[in-house]
Amino acid sequence: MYDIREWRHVFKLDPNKEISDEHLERVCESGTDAIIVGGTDGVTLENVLELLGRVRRFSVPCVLEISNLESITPGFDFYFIPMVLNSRETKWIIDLHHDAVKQFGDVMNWDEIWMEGYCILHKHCKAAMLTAADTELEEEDVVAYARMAEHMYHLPIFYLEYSGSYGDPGLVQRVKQVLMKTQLFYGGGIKTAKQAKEMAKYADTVVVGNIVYEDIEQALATVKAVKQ
Ligand SMILES: CC(C)=CCC/C(C)=C/CC/C(C)=C/CC/C(C)=C/CC/C(C)=C/CC/C(C)=C/CC/C(C)=C/COP(=O)(O)OP(=O)(O)O
Ligand SMILES: O=P(O)(O)OC[C@@H](O)CO
Ligand SMILES: [Mg+2]
Repeated sequence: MYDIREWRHVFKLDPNKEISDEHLERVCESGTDAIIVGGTDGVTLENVLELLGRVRRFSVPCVLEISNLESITPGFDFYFIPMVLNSRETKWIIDLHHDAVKQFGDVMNWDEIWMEGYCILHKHCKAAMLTAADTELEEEDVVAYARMAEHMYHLPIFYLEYSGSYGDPGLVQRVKQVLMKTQLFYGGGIKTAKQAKEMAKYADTVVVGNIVYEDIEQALATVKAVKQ
């Protein structure tokens, strides 16, 4: 399924983490809509290429979520580019992007590239710490970022990121109410089918990450829960 607007469930695999061939096969054949390859730290060209090669044995769409310039490589179906809307440093909103477009502009296929407006809400996650994200936000702050993503920047994706911690379904519901065109991704702390189903009531697309490495059966159960 190559229309990202139809994706309801995706697995995010971290190139810096080990996964056996058996588990990878089960993840790729689970019925999930796509695999996102991405992580905050330890992402190298070598481990990205290794994971890409292994995922490519299956027909599931495969996305590179870019976290640094060194690990960008051809071969993915799509490239997702995060910009952290609630970062206190322009580096994570525009500067790295400027450097990258300066370097890759001539070879960029814009049809494969999707911008993600991140709002990172879990204070202690690696992505929040790296990007100096302001996580002390009121509901209305988050809603304002969502509106900016859609109406000011025309971003295709607004990503509510609670990486490592289960978020507030009420907030996801509230954000969904103000988005008409921009697709709402929710990711963070989903460990059970029940949680996946709950977030899928409000988010357009649910992202399941770390539980793949902790409890493969629970991870796989999230697919059916979201798609039912
Ligand atoms: C040759 C070729 C194929 C060219 C392709 C052209 C192309 C696609 C060029 C890219 C152009 C471009 C504009 C690139 C952007 C460059 C860049 C480095 C932007 C900054 C991205 C950014 C804000 C990164 C910060 C970290 C972040 C938000 C990462 C996202 C992933 C994430 C949140 C993972 C979760 O990690 P976490 O849970 O914290 O970690 P653990 O699970 O390990 O605890
Ligand atoms: O790893 P978890 O906590 O499931 O989060 C998924 C994803 O949103 C991380 O970027
Ligand atoms: Mg992770």
